[in-house]
Order: sequence, then C-alpha cells, then structure tokens
Amino acid sequence: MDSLTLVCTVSLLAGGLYWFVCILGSAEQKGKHASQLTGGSIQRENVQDNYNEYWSFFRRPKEIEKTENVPAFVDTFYNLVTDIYEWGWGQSFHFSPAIPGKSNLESTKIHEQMAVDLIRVKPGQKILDAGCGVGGPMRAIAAHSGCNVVGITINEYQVSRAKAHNKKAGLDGLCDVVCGNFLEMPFEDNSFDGAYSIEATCHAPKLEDVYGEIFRVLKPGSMYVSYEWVTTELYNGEDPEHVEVIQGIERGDALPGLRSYSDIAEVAKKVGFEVVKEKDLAKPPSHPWWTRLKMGRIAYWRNHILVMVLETLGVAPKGTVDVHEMLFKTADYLTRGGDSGIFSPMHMILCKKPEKPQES
Ligand SMILES: C=C(CC[C@@H](C)[C@H]1CC[C@H]2C3=CC[C@H]4[C@H](C)[C@@H](O)CC[C@]4(C)[C@H]3CC[C@]12C)C(C)C
Ligand SMILES: C[S@@+](CC[C@H](N)C(=O)[O-])C[C@H]1O[C@@H](n2cnc3c(N)ncnc32)[C@H](O)[C@@H]1O
Repeated sequence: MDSLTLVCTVSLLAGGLYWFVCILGSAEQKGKHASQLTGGSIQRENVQDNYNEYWSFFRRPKEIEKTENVPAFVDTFYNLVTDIYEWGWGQSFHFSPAIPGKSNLESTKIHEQMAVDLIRVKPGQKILDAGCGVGGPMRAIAAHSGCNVVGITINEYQVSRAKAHNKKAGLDGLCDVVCGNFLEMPFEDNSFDGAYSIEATCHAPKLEDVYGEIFRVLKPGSMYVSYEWVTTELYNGEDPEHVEVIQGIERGDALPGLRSYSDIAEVAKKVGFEVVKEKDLAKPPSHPWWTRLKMGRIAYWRNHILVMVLETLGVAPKGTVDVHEMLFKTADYLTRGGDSGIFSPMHMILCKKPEKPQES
C-alpha cells in the first residue's frame, strides 16, 4: 500500500468513526425535537421524514410564502444539515473572503471579529447574535471582545450543540443560547448594547420583521451589523442561467426568497435605523469566498461514498445520502453564484439605533 492510499484509507476510517459518534451522540436530542414538531414517536427514520417534509414545502410554494410557516421549514432544514455542516465545514456556518497565507479557520475568525469591532462594544456589555447556529461566531466574538453574547436560534438541536461547545471551550460564562424565533424574540425592549447577525437573516420571510425586532431590543445609541445574502447588481432576472443559480441557492439553503442588495438599507431605515455603512465584502480586493467550496470537491466525493456506505450499513439514518446529495448540488450553485458575481453572502450593513426616538 503506498502512502497516499494509506492516508486516504485512514482519513476515510477516521471520518467514518467521527460520523458514527456524531450521529449516535446527537440522534436522541434531534429525535426529541422532531417528535415535538410532528407529534410522533422518536424514530431513526427522522432524517428521511424531515427530508421529505423539507421538499414538500417546495411542492407547495404558497406554503413558503406564508410567513408563519417559514420558521418550521427552516427548523426542519437545520435538523437535516447541522451534523453534516459541522462535520464538513466546522462550527461557523458561514463564508468568509479567502485571505492569502491564512487557513480557512483563521479567515473565518477574522471575518467574525470584524463584525464585533464594527459595533464598538466594550468588555462586559451584552450583545445579541441573531441566528447563532452552533455558536462558532459567538465563541470567537466573546473571546475577542470580552462581551456577554446571547445567541438565538430556531433549532433546538443547535442549542444543545452550541451549549456543549461553549462549555467545552470554557466560554459558557460569556455565552448563552436561547431557542426561539428571531421574528418575535423573547427579550425585553432596549436590553442589548449591540447586535450582529451572520448569514442568518436571509431565512426571514420579511427582512423588516427581523430588523424591527433587533431594533426593538437594542438600547438607543447602540449598533447592529449584518452580513446579508443578496443578489448583486449583476443579477438579471431575465437570464435563465441566473434564475437557475439563484433558485438552486434558495432551495438548497432554506431561503424563502433571496433579496436584492438594493433592498437592505431601505428596510433598515424603514424600521428606524440610521445606516452608518454598507459594503459588499465579497468585492475585490477581497479574495473569493467560494474557492473553499471549489477546493472541497474531492472531499465531497469521499464524503458521499462514506455516507452511502454508512447508510447502507444502517449506521447513518436513512435519508442521509439524499441530504448530502442536496448539499453537493447546492455547493455547485453557490460556486456559480460566486464565480458569476450575481450573488454575495456577505453584503455588510452597519446600523445605529438613534439616541432619541425619531419624530414621524
Ligand atoms: C449561511 C448558510 C450556510 C452556508 C454554508 C455554511 C453551507 C452552504 C453549503 C454547505 C455545504 C455544501 C457542500 C457540503 C459537502 C457536500 C459535504 O461533504 C460537507 C459539507 C458541505 C461542504 C456543506 C458545508 C456547509 C455549507 C458550505 C445558509 C444555509 C443560509
Ligand atoms: C446559516 S446559519 C448561520 C449561523 C451562525 N450565524 C454562523 O454563522 O455560524 C443560520 C442560522 O439562523 C437561524 N435562524 C433562521 N431563521 C431563524 C428564526 N426565524 N429564528 C431564529 N433563528 C433563525 C438558524 O437556526 C441558524 O442557526
């Protein structure tokens, strides 16, 4: 056996073992949540059921148009993908511009730290992470700023993962996580010194609903920054290729409909924010955020074979292959969106809640 084959075999086995531990360790918690949603019993078939439920939303497009159905649709999506995201990407569920000479992990951290630097908060202050995932950004931001971070996610399973990671990192004193809907947050008015959201508000059916809630919970004079998923000025709704790419991104990422970059500041102003700065962080001189996706292709194939073997053996639940295939296709749409410049996952907007209420 040559050394390349040996390395491949060992990494395949190590990956498989990790997957095994990951699925076994998390299935109970995820099963509980899925059963709460469906009212059914805890079963190993949840992945297949959730996958079918996820796609059924697209067979009934009117259902996603109904604002009240979107959080359940997003929740179902994250029950499906959270383990695979962590396994194949890490604890931060977002993109960042590539930085020459820096690893993916370092570039990710720099992108996260920039968010908290922008909102000018001080150690000990309380800030909100709207749509926190399993808390990769929250931990980097708490460690960097010394702030107390409260994260909110719609997905119960992510809450348990985030709490476990916070404890393991020794950051549970600074980081807290709440399960809830960022369209109606369980927080007091004027109770946060700052807020950020990283690639999360794109899941909101109406941006004004989530921006309005963030505005409500912020103290007057404090700041909010968001990295938004948008179509850029290069997007042409008459071009079938563009439409295919954007629809592919929406379907593979549980989005009720991507917004144009030109809508973001308008919505922020509408809910009462002053817009301090707006910039697409994907534009040159930034290096492409999508090279990481392109470079991962060999790993995706390896993962695909692994997932197929594990599902056949009954180690991974039925439906895991379907979910992995969906992500595989999504990676291609995202890459095409990045390459063509019609899509950006990092349109940054920095806002301030005015010191005094604005007169109407
Ligand atoms: C902000 C959102 C998520 C952004 C990214 C974190 C994820 C988007 C697509 C995901 C992936 C695609 C391909 C997967 C691959 C086939 C698998 O083998 C390993 C995991 C992937 C690389 C996976 C990782 C996370 C993404 C890059 C959205 C949802 C708003
Ligand atoms: C792509 S992930 C990004 C997570 C995190 N910001 C990060 O970068 O790692 C999007 C997050 O938004 C959350 N989310 C989406 N819709 C939500 C809603 N209505 N209420 C609360 N959280 C929501 C998801 O549960 C998920 O945690």
